[in-house]
Amino acid sequence: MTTLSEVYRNDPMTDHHIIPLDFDSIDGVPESHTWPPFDEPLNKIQTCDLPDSLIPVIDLTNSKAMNLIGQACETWGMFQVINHGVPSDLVKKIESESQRLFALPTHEKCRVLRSTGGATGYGSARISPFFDKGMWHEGFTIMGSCVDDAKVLWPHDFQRFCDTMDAYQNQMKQLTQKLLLMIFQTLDVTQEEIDWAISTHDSQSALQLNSYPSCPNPSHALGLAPHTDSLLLTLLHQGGINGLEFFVEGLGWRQVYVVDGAFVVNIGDLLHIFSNTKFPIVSHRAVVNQSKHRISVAYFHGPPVESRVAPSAKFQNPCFKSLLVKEYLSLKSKHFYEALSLIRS
Ligand SMILES: C=C1C[C@]23C[C@H]1CC[C@H]2[C@@]12CCC[C@@](C)(C(=O)O1)[C@H]2[C@@H]3C(=O)O
Ligand SMILES: O=C(O)CCC(=O)C(=O)O
Ligand SMILES: [Fe+2]
Repeated sequence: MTTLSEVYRNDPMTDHHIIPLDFDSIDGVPESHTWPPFDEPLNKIQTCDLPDSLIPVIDLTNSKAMNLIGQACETWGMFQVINHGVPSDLVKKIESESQRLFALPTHEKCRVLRSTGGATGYGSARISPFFDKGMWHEGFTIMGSCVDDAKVLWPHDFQRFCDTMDAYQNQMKQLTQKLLLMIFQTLDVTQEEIDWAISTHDSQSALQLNSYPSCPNPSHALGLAPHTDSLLLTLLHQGGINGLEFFVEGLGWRQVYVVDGAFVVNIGDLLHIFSNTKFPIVSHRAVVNQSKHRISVAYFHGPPVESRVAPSAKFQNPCFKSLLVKEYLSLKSKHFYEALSLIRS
């Protein structure tokens, strides 16, 4: 079985795109990380007409949850879920373990720096090479077990970190399966296609801990530059502090407001392809904050990397060519935003 890490090994990055800013010693935003000023999100100017948050918040215990999810996927490609069954003490634990990791001094975090051909460990986001400016961000990527890195960071006390990451990934996997099943039922696709997306043994996932330290000049810095997530579905815990924004044609950048205990769910490229564009792809970014250090946790789920991705057989006029999942991920690593248009048929 080929793994996600093996796929990313074929598209190495250079060191300067991997090493984050040294947030321990910095006291201003350097030129290399100064972005042109951002437009105020429209929702801060507009006082009427538009609801506070466009993204629906869906209660999973609601009997209409499936339909609401289907609608949200078609309209926004994004929604929030509450009453999802993930224990809140586990969410608290992942917050505190992530804080413990990012609170380590820079030189200690750099002991687990992602290697140039690597996919896991400490470092800047993979999308860094596609932007002229650096991001006000440091990340830690986990694929499966994180025990090797945790042993380097905390030789005598690594278990607590690993147990939390494992338990959280398990919960995310279960919730993703539940959500994908509902989404696929609204699409009315075959059992074989459902198995492709949800099958447990070869499916691939990653956990990304994101840290956005408080920033002296937030209007000229960006936490995470605009991107779409590559796999099928992403579940994000915002960590109680606003920062996630998504782009709406004609409206500009809008905030995804923090809803206590909710996960933000968004469609990734592979589900956009499978839905034959019925589910729009959501470009999103993370902005930073002058007073608070924000930590978010994203879980990405995808099908086996050796399987093929294509629009569901139910669509008469597929708008994408069929290709291997690993081929798509490699196109994305090389061409980023253009990857989807390169496979248009
Ligand atoms: C399984 C994944 C999903 C990855 C790549 C790989 C590991 C890390 C993920 C992220 C996390 C941060 C944003 C993103 C855009 C990035 O730069 O790295 C994500 C990317 C993707 O969705 O493409
Ligand atoms: O931190 C956030 O709000 C966004 C994170 C994100 O988009 C990602 O990890 O892919
Ligand atoms: Fe993302």
